[in-house]
Amino acid sequence: MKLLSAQQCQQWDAYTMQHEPIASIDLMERAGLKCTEWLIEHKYNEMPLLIFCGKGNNGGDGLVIARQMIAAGAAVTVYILEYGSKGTDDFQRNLEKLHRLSKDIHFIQSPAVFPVIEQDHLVIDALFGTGLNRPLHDLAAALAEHINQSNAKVIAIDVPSGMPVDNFFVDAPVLRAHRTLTFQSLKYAFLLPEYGKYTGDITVLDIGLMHSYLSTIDAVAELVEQQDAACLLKGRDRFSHKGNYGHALLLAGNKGKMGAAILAAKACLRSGVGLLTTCVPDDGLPIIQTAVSEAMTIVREAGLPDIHAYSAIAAGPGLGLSTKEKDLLFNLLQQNNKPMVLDADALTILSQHTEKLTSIPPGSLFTPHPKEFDRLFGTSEDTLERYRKAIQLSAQYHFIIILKGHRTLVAAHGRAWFNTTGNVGMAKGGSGDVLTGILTALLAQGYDPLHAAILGVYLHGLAGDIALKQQSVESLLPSDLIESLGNAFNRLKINTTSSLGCSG
Ligand SMILES: NC(=O)C1=CN([C@@H]2O[C@H](COP(=O)(O)OP(=O)(O)OC[C@H]3O[C@@H](n4cnc5c(N)ncnc54)[C@H](OP(=O)(O)O)[C@@H]3O)[C@@H](O)[C@H]2O)[C@@H](O)CC1
Ligand SMILES: [K+]
Repeated sequence: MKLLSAQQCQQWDAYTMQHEPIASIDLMERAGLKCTEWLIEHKYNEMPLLIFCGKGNNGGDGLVIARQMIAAGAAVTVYILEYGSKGTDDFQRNLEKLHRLSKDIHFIQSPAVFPVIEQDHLVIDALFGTGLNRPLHDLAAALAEHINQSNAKVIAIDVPSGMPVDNFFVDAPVLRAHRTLTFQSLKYAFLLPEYGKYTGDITVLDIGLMHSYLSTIDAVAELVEQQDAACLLKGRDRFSHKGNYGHALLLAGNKGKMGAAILAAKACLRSGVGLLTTCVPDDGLPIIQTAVSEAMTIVREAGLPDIHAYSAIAAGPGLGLSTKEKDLLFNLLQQNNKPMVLDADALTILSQHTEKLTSIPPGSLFTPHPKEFDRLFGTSEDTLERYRKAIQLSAQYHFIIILKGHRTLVAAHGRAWFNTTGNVGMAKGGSGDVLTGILTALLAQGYDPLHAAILGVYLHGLAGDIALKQQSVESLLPSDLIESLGNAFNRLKINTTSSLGCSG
């Protein structure tokens, strides 16, 4: 699913009006009705409703909801924020309709007339939606703070007011919702950790915007959903043998960090690789040989092996940061021209030698968490800035950046894909090593690097979600993810089509 800019959200409405065709006022009625149906289904018509409206079309939605909820028997009070602009046509027409039905409509010109909000009220936030183009200030900011200080439940319509759809306003007030009823698709801003706490639970309501619009636009980012990942998964020929599934080389592990090598190696083997060789320090050899019987092992003291024998190489998990490992990594970068996976200590070494970034083979996968990313590419003020930087760098350097987080970002060729699987139980040392193993296996099997990145990140999160069914977010271990990889692969083996256009 494409993530749209604020302008594209508005164009989608306009496209639907033109091509369905449907009048603007009727589309607003339909959007309002979807909200009303949801509210009634959840018995909110049994609570006193305070509906706060701006004078744009988001406010128009609020007026439609007010009228429809009154018809459903709810006790509704409407407050309209006066911030100096004239209402949109659809707002004005809906205000006239509501005036015929209710006298409980109040205009807010100053904080002196802010209503008392009781705990048993339901607040509907229809102040600002996708039209927000500057931070809330003055009266609007004060009203948002007033609502935030109440103990009432708040439901935001389309977007919590104060949150720009595709931007980030530093230190600006945002209305905090317990739930957001958003129209047609998730919004980019909902993926930002800074804004996550303001949306509450999110429900996407289908208001009938035409899907054909999406094929006419170029979105800067996409959400990766199950069908997108499923169509990337390759089948296996029953006459195939281990030689068809690649030979991976994993440079990982060091004294006290052999666990990272074990996790990466096991995840690699559980992700379909034909052969795996681990390259570890001499004293790590018995450890990995005992823990991962399917892997072959060579020792680092013997120097870099003939790398051309391998279909994919990964370096980093528990590797160590000494001169020996640095020289090994630089030697590898000098010789290797195939896409590779660079993680953990390999990224830390590179952050101290950024001149080496230009010698990374195109299509290589970088898997930093935000701190590693900042060490490599400089600090960012906020997550949106970091995302933008990752997207821009992926075009500049021709490698793929997998920026790990709640919604892991895959940035490649100046474009972005956000993952939708995974859970907070995966925030534990070792999860990243598992991801490196999965990615390495996919590269070794000949997956296109971007497909390997998107599919690998999705599978990693899906394995975490499956494993969570037997665990809690506290108890989940990275090794549980490895055990669940089989079920994750099986979950994807369904026939489907995808907006990523990668079917087949
Ligand atoms: N038919 C349709 O199109 C449909 C639309 N739908 C609904 O419409 C919503 C978008 O509506 P919208 O474009 O009218 O903008 P909205 O978010 O109501 O803001 C109003 C105006 O406020 C202003 N403003 C901005 N920031 C400000 C600030 N900080 N403080 C003060 N003022 C500020 C700015 O105007 P400006 O002052 O810049 O001239 C802006 O234009 C969308 O989220 C969905 O709910 C659905 O019903 C489906 C059908
Ligand atoms: K809103």
